[in-house]
This record gives sequence, C-alpha cells and structure tokens, in this order.
Amino acid sequence: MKGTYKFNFDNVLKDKIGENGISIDGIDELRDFTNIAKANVSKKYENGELGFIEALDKDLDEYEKVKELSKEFEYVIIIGIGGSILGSKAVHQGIYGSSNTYHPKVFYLDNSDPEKIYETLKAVKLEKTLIFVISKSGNTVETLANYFVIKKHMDKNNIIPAKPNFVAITGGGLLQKIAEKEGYMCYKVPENVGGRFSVLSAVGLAPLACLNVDIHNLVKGARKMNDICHTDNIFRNPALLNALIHYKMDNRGKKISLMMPYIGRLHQFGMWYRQLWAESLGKDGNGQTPVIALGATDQHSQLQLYMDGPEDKIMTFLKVNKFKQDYSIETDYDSDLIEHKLSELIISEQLGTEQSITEKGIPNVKITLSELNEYTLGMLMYGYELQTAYCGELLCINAFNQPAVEHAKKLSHAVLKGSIVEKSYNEIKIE
Ligand SMILES: O=P(O)(O)OC[C@H]1O[C@](O)(CO)[C@@H](O)[C@@H]1O
Repeated sequence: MKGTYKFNFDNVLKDKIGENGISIDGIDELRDFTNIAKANVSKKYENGELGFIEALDKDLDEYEKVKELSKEFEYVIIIGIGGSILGSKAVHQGIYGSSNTYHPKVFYLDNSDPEKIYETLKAVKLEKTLIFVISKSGNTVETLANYFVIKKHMDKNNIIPAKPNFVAITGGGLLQKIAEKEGYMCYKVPENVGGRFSVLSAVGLAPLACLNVDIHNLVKGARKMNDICHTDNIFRNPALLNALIHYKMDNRGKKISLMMPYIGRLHQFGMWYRQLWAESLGKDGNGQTPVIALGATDQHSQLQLYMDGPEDKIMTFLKVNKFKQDYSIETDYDSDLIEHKLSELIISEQLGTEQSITEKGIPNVKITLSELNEYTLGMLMYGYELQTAYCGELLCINAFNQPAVEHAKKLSHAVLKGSIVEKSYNEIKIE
C-alpha cells in the first residue's frame, strides 16, 4: 500500500499573512527550545512512559485470534467512550466512510443514551453480534452501563450465540473482573498508554482487525511518520513544526484550533483529534479549543464567522488528491460546472476557502494526502499523537493525564445516589 503525506505551512508565514505571521528565521531561532521539547518526549519514551510510541514495535499477530472469531459474526458492537472508541470510529470511517454497508456492520455505544441502545438492538441480531467492551480504567460508568443492559437483554431473552461473543479490552477495574469471571477473550491496555493515545494499541487494533481494516498498513504508516520525526531539523519534522506553529499562534491569541477536512471520511478523525488536543493540552489555563468543520459543507454555515468574526483561530485544512469514487457533472443547462468532476469542485472549494482565509490574514496550515488509506491515515494520526506530546512539552504541562474530569464524575455519582438534587430558581417554563 502506498501514499504520500504533505505538510504545508506557507500560510502561517509573514510574507503570506502579514504581521499575524511568523518567520522562517523566527522558527529557526527556536531550534533549541523545540529540540528540548523533542528530547523530553524521547526521555519519557526511554523511561517507558509513552506506550503510544512503544505500540509501534508490538507484534500484531495477537489480533489474529479475535479476527478469526469475528468471522462467525455478522455485526460488531463497540462499547466504549472517549479514547476507548474515538480511534476505532475515526479509522473505520476513514477507510469505509459512514455508509455501514460493508460486512460486518458496526455499531457504536458511546453514550448513556437509552434510545441509542434501543436503535442498536433493533438493527442487529445479538446472536450474530461480536461485542467489544473497551475501557482502560475498567470503571467508566457509561461503558459498564451499556454492557450491563446488553448482557441482561441477552440473558433475559435467552440469546445464546454459537461462540462467546464478548471481547473485553481493559487495563483493570470492574471490567477486568467481569472478563475473568465470564471467561471473555481479553486484551490488555498497557498502563502507559493514555486513552486518547490508544488507537494503535489493542483498543483500536483489536476491533479494527475485525472490521476488515488493514492494521498492518495502519501501523506501517505510523512507523513511517515516527521515522521521519526522528530528525532534529524542525523543517523536516512535521509533528514538531506543527506543534511549534500552534504553540506560537496560541500565544498570539489564536485560542481556537479549527480542523477542516475536505473529505467526509475524515470527519470522525476530527472528533478523535478534538479529544486528543483538548484533553491533552487543556490544563493550568492553557489549551486551544479544537473545533471541527467539514469542507465544503461548512463553508455554508461557519465561514462567515471564520472570515469576519473574532481573529482567534488557526485553521488546519485536510485534503486528499484522489477520491475512491468520482462523478462528472453533466447537464443541458448553462453552468460553469459542466466539464468538471465533483472531485475538482471540492478541491477548488478547498483552495478558494484557503485563499480567502489567507487574504484575511488568518493563519492556516494544510495536510495533503495523495489518497486516504490505512497507510496515510496511520501517518496522519500518529503525527498528531506526536505533535500533541511535543506541544505538551512546549507548554510545560503533562499532556498525558486528565485530572479535571474526575470532579464531574464524582458529582454525577452523587446525583445518581440522590445526595445531590437539581434545584432551579430562575427559569422560564412554557406548558
Ligand atoms: O477508557 P476508559 O477508562 O473507559 O476512559 C474513557 C475516557 O474517559 C476519560 O478518562 C475522561 O473521563 C478519557 O481520558 C478516556 O479516553
């Protein structure tokens, strides 16, 4: 499998966007600063703290057994939340799109929304469904609740698959205990792999191997990006350079990191990036807010704000040169569209939007993939994992924990137990 990845940063430089821009010399002058950040990431890796990098050297043969098991089933349900499911969603959509017309059909239970379980149970035959229950902590309530409801439904309706149909992927906690007691096939999430960095661990690779994703080429692309990013030459290291660009733009008030793919198959990638960037860097008052927009669609809903609203954004365009399918635009009516293909239209819209954003002085970078396949997607995703680790070092924060989320979990538990009740004082009620 082949494919190219190109990172273009013309439109963050002064000669393109004026005083909002940075200079090549300015980047070069920060060489020591960025190489300390890069060295810190290497040191963390050597100390065994960065499982997402160690994942590149793991043997993928361990996924053959679950892939073999999956051949017995027609459907796959993935139960998880946050980093335990966003990576699989991003890669599966990246390769197969959103149609779910491929075999096996996949369904995601990634919220405690009872209607979503109802719709999923209507769509599958549970006796023909392989169910992944994924939680690094093993204690995430949404994931456990979804598992308990599905399991109870099967027991109550005496639904017995021909083969054991639950696979647990966890680092411990209650899910580990359940898997051991129930005798589920189980994959371990290593302690040093953070949830949002876990797509190339069993969290992503075990379900993806069952969804006909070429996990070997996905990891091969990640390894390629890792090899490229060994260099200390920031102008040859896209992850380090993009980390510095976002760091500098953040310091200049660009508090929103806007990701705008011009292909539908990268929309879920954007949702994966949203957790990675927000949960890693949103600490001690730091952090850009990641916003995902889809091109060309959101030119018709968001572009007015991007062009004429607050100058608080750095944009990232994602484009592909080749689509899996294409159509000529043919009509008897008089239109500029005649003689063109849809791919030419969407590519022209990306460039037109990029030009108008640049003329407005809004900093923007662009990643171009020759085509979107497992190899180029592996490069893209791993590149962002590395970029996030680098940016955490530039910001002098810990990019690998998420302490601030724990308080809301405690309060939710208290509400569930009735020790906190909702009180409304100022409200407008319409009957
Ligand atoms: O994989 P787990 O432990 O179920 O956690 C799911 C998600 O919840 C978080 O811990 C935040 O609450 C994320 O960091 C993580 O990806």
